[in-house]
Amino acid sequence: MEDQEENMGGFNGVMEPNYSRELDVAVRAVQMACFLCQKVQQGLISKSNGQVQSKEDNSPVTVAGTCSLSRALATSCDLHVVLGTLTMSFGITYNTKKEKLITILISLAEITSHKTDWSVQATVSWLLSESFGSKNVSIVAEEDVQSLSKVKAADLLESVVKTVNDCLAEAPRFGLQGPQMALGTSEVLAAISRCNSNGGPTGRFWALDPVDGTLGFVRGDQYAVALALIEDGEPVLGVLGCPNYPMRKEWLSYQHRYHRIISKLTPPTSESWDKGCVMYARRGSGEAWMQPLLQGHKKLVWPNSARPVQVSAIENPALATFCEPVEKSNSSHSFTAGLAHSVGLRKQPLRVYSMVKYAAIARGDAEIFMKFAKAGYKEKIWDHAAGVVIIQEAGGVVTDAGGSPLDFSKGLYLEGLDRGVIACAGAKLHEKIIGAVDASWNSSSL
Ligand SMILES: Nc1ncnc2c1ncn2[C@@H]1O[C@H](COP(=O)(O)OS(=O)(=O)O)[C@@H](OP(=O)(O)O)[C@H]1O
Ligand SMILES: [Mg+2]
Repeated sequence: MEDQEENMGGFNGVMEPNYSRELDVAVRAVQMACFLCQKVQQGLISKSNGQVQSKEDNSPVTVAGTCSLSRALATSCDLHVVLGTLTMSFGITYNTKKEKLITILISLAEITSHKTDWSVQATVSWLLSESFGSKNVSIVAEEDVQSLSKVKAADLLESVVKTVNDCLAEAPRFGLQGPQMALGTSEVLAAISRCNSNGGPTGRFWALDPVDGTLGFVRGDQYAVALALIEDGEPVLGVLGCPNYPMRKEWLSYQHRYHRIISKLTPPTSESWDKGCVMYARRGSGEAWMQPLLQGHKKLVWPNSARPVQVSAIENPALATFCEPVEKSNSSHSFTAGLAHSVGLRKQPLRVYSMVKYAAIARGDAEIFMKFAKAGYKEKIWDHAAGVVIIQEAGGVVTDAGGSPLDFSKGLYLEGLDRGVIACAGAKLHEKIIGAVDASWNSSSL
């Protein structure tokens, strides 16, 4: 631990001074974003959230209703519980058509996650602008301000402004300066609208995924806050906040309901650092780090007990674990099952929401990550940039399925990506997977 204190998590003193301030601010901002997400998620899951919002239109969708429904979704997959919540919150009866219920469920989950997306985006954008000057900050991010302005729900915008202000009020605890007065609606919208960069091959911009793994977030499962600094088309800093990342790796592979039951029986304490971390790395440093999320009312003292992370040394496919998206609509499970069989992977795939998969490889909790989206889907840069730097600096390899590096210089998308994304702990496993993709691609339906 002494070494860490001396080199400040690997980026001060003996290390190159490049990007040290950017990294420091980015890690603190992601810590704050995780704090914000946790607050919202606690609101979704807690028994008594008192957020009652007035309705200005006739829409039955209120933030309070959204919360109680998401709570029901998060705590129970039992349709009767969900239906009961719908009945109480929205006056929807058991006779309501299944299709209509599904549409309502989807739109409620979307509203909840969008609220968090916008709140995180505003918070991170505001913090970066305060630290580096708004003229120097250019951000590529998932949500655009038009969609928030378009939403005909003033209470949602009001709720975003409140969430942002509640979070920014805690900035001094995270070692950052908060606003002197609470931000108004226009300032929050301005912060969100600063995230309008289109990326590209030159200059410097940040890539932010405010809540990656939307479904994981609304279900109380894995999700991530991802922030990367990209310079001249190359990610140079990666920061990944993983609020629900369990320090006991076996819990990653358990179903989320099991995890929740166990954590209720033995609640994780702040001291034991059982859950939640921020991982970070600077390109070319050869080091990747992980620090716990700030807990309770503590103050963040850098490097906040950071410890280095490294990829696994496992090279034998029979002992390796591969991870992939939970949803087969996001990546073909049948294709990866074929690859796994042909290279001799024996373990069950670890299906985890979000960029937590990148974190799992960097931390040595899994050896391979594969994603093969349907033809025509274009991978977005914010879904990968932070994870790529962290895995590479932790000793791993990330390429497309043709073995080429991911290209972050072409705008919002990983243009030219060959078939899919493959991240591995080491070169030997990587070669095997690439070879297997080549051998089976033509006979696949992808
Ligand atoms: N059709 C399709 N195919 C492939 N990828 C898609 C697709 N649609 C969306 N996305 C993007 O995938 C992000 C979620 O990826 P995950 O690996 O977390 O998938 S999963 O939720 O575990 O299934 C997800 O990120 P978030 O939107 O932040 O959750 C999307 O950017
Ligand atoms: Mg995403």
